[in-house]
Amino acid sequence: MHVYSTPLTTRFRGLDVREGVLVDGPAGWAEFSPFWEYDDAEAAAWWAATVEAAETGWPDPLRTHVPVNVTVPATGPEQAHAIVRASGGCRTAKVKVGERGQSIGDEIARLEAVRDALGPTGHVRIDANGAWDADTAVARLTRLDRAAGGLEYVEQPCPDVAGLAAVRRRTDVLVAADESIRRAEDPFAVVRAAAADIVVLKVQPLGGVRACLRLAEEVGLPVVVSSALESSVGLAAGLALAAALPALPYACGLATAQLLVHDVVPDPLLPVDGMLAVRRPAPDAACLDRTDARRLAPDRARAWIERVDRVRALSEGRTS
Ligand SMILES: O=C(O)CCC(=O)c1ccccc1C(=O)O
Ligand SMILES: [Mg+2]
Repeated sequence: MHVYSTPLTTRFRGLDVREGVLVDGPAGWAEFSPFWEYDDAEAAAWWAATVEAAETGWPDPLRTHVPVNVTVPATGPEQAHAIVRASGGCRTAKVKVGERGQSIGDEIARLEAVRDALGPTGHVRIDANGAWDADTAVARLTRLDRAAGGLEYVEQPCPDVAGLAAVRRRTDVLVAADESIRRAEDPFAVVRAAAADIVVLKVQPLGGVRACLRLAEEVGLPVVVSSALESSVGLAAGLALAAALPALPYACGLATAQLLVHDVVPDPLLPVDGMLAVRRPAPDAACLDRTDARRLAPDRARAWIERVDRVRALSEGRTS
């Protein structure tokens, strides 16, 4: 078991460092990296994804390449422009909005910069991570849609399913559900309430590639596969899901290796011409050493190992 730690190139969702655990099993390397706001019971789904990757592997791919979006954190406009230009040819950008302490003026400037960098034929989507109530969302979307030169969709404008449904009724912008799927007791509440046009699926919080394929089939809405800001070992599971879905009408949010200063593999999953080639890179000794949390932050490494022990015990029905 290896605990990795790497700085992020840009602060993202309040994080400056990404950490997680890598395990090597008969089917290949696997990642376990639940954010710390997930308790042990929630992290059990993340562990199921780890076990699948290490022990079983994934269904055969239906495609060799997956289109991806560049992910633009809540930065200033110059940096947003540079991130899109350095994205490896991504034709779709996902821009974070609703960041605490920022104004709609900051968001408009960021979206105008992203549109400028992409040109008129690119797609711009935004992710509010549930920051708004429905009235705020509807008012903001009019202005942000204009600043972006048209929004492809808005991801999780409100925290709750009722809010998503209201936004969907009251605007022409398509609505994607993320947290309302991945942190919900019942992901089908979104479908029953007609609260989304699109669902975002993340492999680790939803319990693995096969679990996501079943969910996609049952939900019956277009799917965007997105990362949980994993290393390239974890991203490979998302890529396997995107490659195995019967339909893939939108670019996926799997280009986040760009946000890591160090990756755990020598050949990270980075886009070329806006696409990730479907493959499963493996760590080497130099990359593992460079990211070794036991050396960089021994107390953090210990915390992760204890977390794995607890979550594994919970998953196997033991008490740790
Ligand atoms: O979808 C993307 O472009 C990148 C992934 C991403 O945004 C993300 C990464 C980690 C945790 C949450 C989220 C999110 O979609 O809200
Ligand atoms: Mg999201």
